[in-house]
Amino acid sequence: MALCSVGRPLLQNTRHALGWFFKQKQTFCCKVHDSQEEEIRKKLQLFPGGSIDLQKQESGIAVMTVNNPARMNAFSGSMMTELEERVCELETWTEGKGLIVQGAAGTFCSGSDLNAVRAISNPQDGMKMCMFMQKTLTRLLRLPLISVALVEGKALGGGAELTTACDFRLMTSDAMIQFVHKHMGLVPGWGGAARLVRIVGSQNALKLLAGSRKVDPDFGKQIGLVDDVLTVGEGNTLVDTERWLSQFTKGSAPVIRAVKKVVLSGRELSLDEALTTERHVFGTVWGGPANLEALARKTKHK
Ligand SMILES: CC[C@@H](C(=O)O)C(=O)SCCNC(=O)CCNC(=O)[C@H](O)C(C)(C)COP(=O)(O)OP(=O)(O)OC[C@H]1O[C@@H](n2cnc3c(N)ncnc32)[C@H](O)[C@@H]1OP(=O)(O)O
Repeated sequence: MALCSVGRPLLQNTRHALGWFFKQKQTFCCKVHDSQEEEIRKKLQLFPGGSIDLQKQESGIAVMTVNNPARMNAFSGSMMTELEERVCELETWTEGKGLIVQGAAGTFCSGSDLNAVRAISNPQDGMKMCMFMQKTLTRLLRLPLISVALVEGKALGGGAELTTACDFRLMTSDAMIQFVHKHMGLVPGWGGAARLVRIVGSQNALKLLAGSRKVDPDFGKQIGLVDDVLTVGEGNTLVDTERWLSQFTKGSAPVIRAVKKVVLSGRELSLDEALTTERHVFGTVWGGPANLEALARKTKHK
């Protein structure tokens, strides 16, 4: 029996939505052994220095630190491959609820290590580095964790792009975000332009990219790039950030992770496909421990 005209799109949407949903799970196999990606990993590892540190806490909040303070936390080649390894770890961390991305020594990240950039400046290698970082940052944003970039000091170039690969951005009162790419004769290459337009809109994205405008906390909040400002000197910024993030991560990990998945699909899929994914995710929490416990409590929400 031919599918009625409504049935066929629905079936296609369902197939595509579930394909998208299970692809999220498939990336949990971490490194796909694609020979081209192996080649770029080997090339990037020729440029050592610094590290990407990860601390997964009992609370379900992980802290990832871009750690290369001698170079204002610029990404060396080996830090790019380490970032992929940490994202892989987080993709399989089933107890996880939230992620804070920060820089070491009171500053965020000053983009690619310019020494490495000079060494891989031919178009082919540049494109491979760009694809590697685009894919890694897309997977970072798609983690089933609620993520926040804690921006202290400076986030420049690829460092500014890294902030857009988190769900939220907090800045300390003296911090600055700047997409300096135009000064380098470049445009963002790590996916930062595509994400920036979705965060602040195309006109503000043009101001930040074509104008290389310095974003201070007030302007950042005004355009929606920055979600809150932490006052410098009034306590520990990481503790303050964990407290800020806890407003979204209090409660059952499966439910928090399900919330991120349905919001992600709403952001990335067509309405019909997102509705299909939402139904599927709903089915994973309906009648689950948190749902049954809440029903047993029969509490009235304030
Ligand atoms: C897709 C985008 C991506 C790409 O195209 O691959 C990029 O991100 S390109 C890089 C974009 N980033 C920049 O252009 C920032 C360059 N750095 C600066 O503008 C300044 O260093 C700073 C971040 C504003 C800090 O200035 P300041 O406080 O005056 O400190 P110094 O400049 O003295 O820096 C201290 C130390 O750190 C080294 N450094 C800083 N940034 C980088 C970097 N991106 N790559 C390599 N090294 C970096 C700087 O050279 C100093 O080292 P020493 O000279 O050895 O002391």
